[in-house]
Amino acid sequence: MTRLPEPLTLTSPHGTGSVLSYGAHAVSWAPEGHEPVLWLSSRAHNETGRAIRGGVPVCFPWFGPGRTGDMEPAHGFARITDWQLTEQGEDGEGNAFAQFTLTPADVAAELRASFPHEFEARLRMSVGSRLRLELTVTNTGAETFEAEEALHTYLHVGDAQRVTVTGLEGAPYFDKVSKEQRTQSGELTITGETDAVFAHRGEVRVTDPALGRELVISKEGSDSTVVWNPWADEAVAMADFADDEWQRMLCVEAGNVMGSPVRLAAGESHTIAQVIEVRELPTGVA
Ligand SMILES: O=P(O)(O)OC[C@H]1O[C@@H](O)[C@H](O)[C@@H](O)[C@@H]1O
Repeated sequence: MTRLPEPLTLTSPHGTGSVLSYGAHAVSWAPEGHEPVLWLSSRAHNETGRAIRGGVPVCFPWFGPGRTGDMEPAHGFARITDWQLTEQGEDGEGNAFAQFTLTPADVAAELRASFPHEFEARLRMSVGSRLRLELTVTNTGAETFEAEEALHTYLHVGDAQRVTVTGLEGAPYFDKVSKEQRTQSGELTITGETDAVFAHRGEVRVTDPALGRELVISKEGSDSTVVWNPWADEAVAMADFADDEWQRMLCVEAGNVMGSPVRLAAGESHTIAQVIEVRELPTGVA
């Protein structure tokens, strides 16, 4: 294992972020004048071969243990593989961006064996007053394949027990904690270990009175929204989480996972994107 290098900094007049070629992993982002929007564990691993706890891991070509339930490494090999930096610059609208590419040639042979398909994955991170993350997967082989994918965004919140998540009302979801299929009734609050995969296409808002702001999370090309907070016991059990840090994070992930993988015929591409904006809450809401 080797220590990870410093991330690449993306600076625009409206916001600043950073990203590692390892995993094409967005590590930080904050719009000008705001607190960090992405959460990074104080105990995050910082070496090759291990996943980084925080920022935005890219899960691909499977999610969690995959649809067979026994795939390793968890969440696929993309987040523990070095991607190629293929483009970097300013987009003409005041945003700084970086683009990374992953092909099977970049992936260790023992990890590739579980996904023996030809593909190209491209991750573009664009930083300004908004954060845009875009993952495009192309089938560069001759046979159709299915893959799961997710932008596993860790949001920094002031107090997870006081946030409300709106936009998921009425959505069917698989509760990974109770292993039951349910339907979301009303807004979502975090009152215990939360690990839910929603069949959901729209926008989600995370209202965070402790930080006096709302995070507006929109997405494209995504049929699944995953919400995760490990709560106290699970966080204590994880070496890369400080015991009380679960109170200041919430994952809201844009994906195509479980029953909704991406299916690509030879030559086809698919793009999934997640966009985050920060809005101040009117004073008095906290
Ligand atoms: O510890 P990992 O592999 O980064 O995964 C963290 C969590 O990621 C979430 O997306 C999953 O739904 C959870 O089940 C999982 O625990």
